[in-house]
Amino acid sequence: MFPKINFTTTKAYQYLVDHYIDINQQGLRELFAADPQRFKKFSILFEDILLDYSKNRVNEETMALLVQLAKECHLSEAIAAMFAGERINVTENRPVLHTALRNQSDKPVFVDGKDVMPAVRSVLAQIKAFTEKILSGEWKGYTGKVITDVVNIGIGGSDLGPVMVTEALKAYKTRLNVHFVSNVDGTHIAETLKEVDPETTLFLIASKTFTTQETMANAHTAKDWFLSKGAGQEDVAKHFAALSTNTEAVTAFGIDPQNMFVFWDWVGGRYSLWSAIGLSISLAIGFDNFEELLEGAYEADEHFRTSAFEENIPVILAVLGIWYNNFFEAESHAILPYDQYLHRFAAYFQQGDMESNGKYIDRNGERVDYQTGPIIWGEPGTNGQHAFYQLIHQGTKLIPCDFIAPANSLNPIGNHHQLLLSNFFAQTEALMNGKTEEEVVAEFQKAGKSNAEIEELKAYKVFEGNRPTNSILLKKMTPRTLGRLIALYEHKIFVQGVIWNVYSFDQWGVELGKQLANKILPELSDDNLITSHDSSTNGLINAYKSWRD
Ligand SMILES: O=P(O)(O)OC[C@H]1O[C@H](O)[C@H](O)[C@@H](O)[C@@H]1O
Repeated sequence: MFPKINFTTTKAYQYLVDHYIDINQQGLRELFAADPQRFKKFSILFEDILLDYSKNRVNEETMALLVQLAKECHLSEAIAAMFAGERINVTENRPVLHTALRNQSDKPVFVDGKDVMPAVRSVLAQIKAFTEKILSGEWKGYTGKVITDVVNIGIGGSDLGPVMVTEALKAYKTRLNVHFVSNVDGTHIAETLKEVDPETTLFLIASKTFTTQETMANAHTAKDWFLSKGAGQEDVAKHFAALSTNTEAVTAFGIDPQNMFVFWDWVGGRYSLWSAIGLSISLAIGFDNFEELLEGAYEADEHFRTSAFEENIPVILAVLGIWYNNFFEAESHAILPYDQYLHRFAAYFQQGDMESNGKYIDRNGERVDYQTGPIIWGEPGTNGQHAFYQLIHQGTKLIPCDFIAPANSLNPIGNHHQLLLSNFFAQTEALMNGKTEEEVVAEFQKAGKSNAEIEELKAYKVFEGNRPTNSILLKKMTPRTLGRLIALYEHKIFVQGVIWNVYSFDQWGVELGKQLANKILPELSDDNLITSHDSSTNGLINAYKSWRD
């Protein structure tokens, strides 16, 4: 196991504390003016993905110190430990091997001395065969009709990944209509069931544990609905499949073990789209495209595992995040894809990042005395520009942003893509350069404004600039490129977790709410007055009881 280091005690951190004072006085405009090589120095090309991080508040010394910080935190050993299947998820006593799910090499991956690759390949073969049967129409529903619709029932990691990927790759859609139901709010399943026909619908019950309350409630509702439409118990096998690690619970639910696609406890929920949880993806875009997604991710794994830190996209993204989070005291990080297909990308990495690194206990079991994971948020450009960019440009908070865009559109209509990309380029330029008072005054004068008007308004029109951004330019949104992009972000989270010295692969913080909900549930079954909680919770429950129909 790699050593547990408090990164604030490293030499690099101490240097960075002083260096920050220096950098904090420098503007990006000046840094660019002083060095025409900045783009060349601070950009990395990996296959068809270009990361330009030159619009960050760094110079060569900053980057060298940040890389040193990663080294002092034993990042190389941590990477080796993860890929080798060591039990780095200590609080759950599990290895972390989503990389094995996309391993394209012939190298074995051992867990407890046993190579997991044959099992990984066998589930992939099962996914392939099943996808082909459904798509070809060989698989028939209980009245002999071909399947037209797939409903994936899952939540969290069993929903967000497949939703994000199927949306991102909608251009590669098969003939199947894939729906996703996650929320326990009955509205979600009710509205979805209105759109589908029991004779032609396949339900995928996606749950690693097969105990998640929301998913089980929705799965039972779907089965009851199916049976209420004239189908019999024996027909369930033609319309329900399970994606899970829990064979017992799947069988107890009444799903044919033949229709079960397994994965393993060394696949974290939020890292599971590459596993059997990806069945909905395979059905939505075809198995070949799913395979390309895996291949792209494998290429990113190799980039991460073998590149020097200076040339390593996940490492660079991670240390820049730490620079803002721990030195500039930035609280959040925005992900802004200029690609409508990526409209769930930020939502996906909200779970990926915040569930992984939103932790205040370190690997020694001590409370940290520094900031850990940031708040992740974002919406696609250009929509965000007309909503919240005001605050990014002129607010009092520093918000580092990732701008992501494809160079080629999959829907080249008129000049839409150039309109889109002109905004993509303009925004990072504007955030970096800002607009000085002299520029504002000159603009006003050119427009013939009076001195009095200029005096009154100029302060509002000034942009401080100096706001950091990464730009990630992709050649085109293909399954392979998306696989690369997702895996790069996954590894960024890993690197940050290593430096913050937290366990990135558990999620104990989601349990308390679940426990309390289970305690409250029976209290809602009658109209008795509730007095067992604090006055707020009692008051809310009693108000609900008095209002309900
Ligand atoms: O796949 P499941 O076992 O149903 O879990 C679904 C989700 O619920 C949990 O509460 C966790 O916070 C998530 O990490 C997980 O992805």
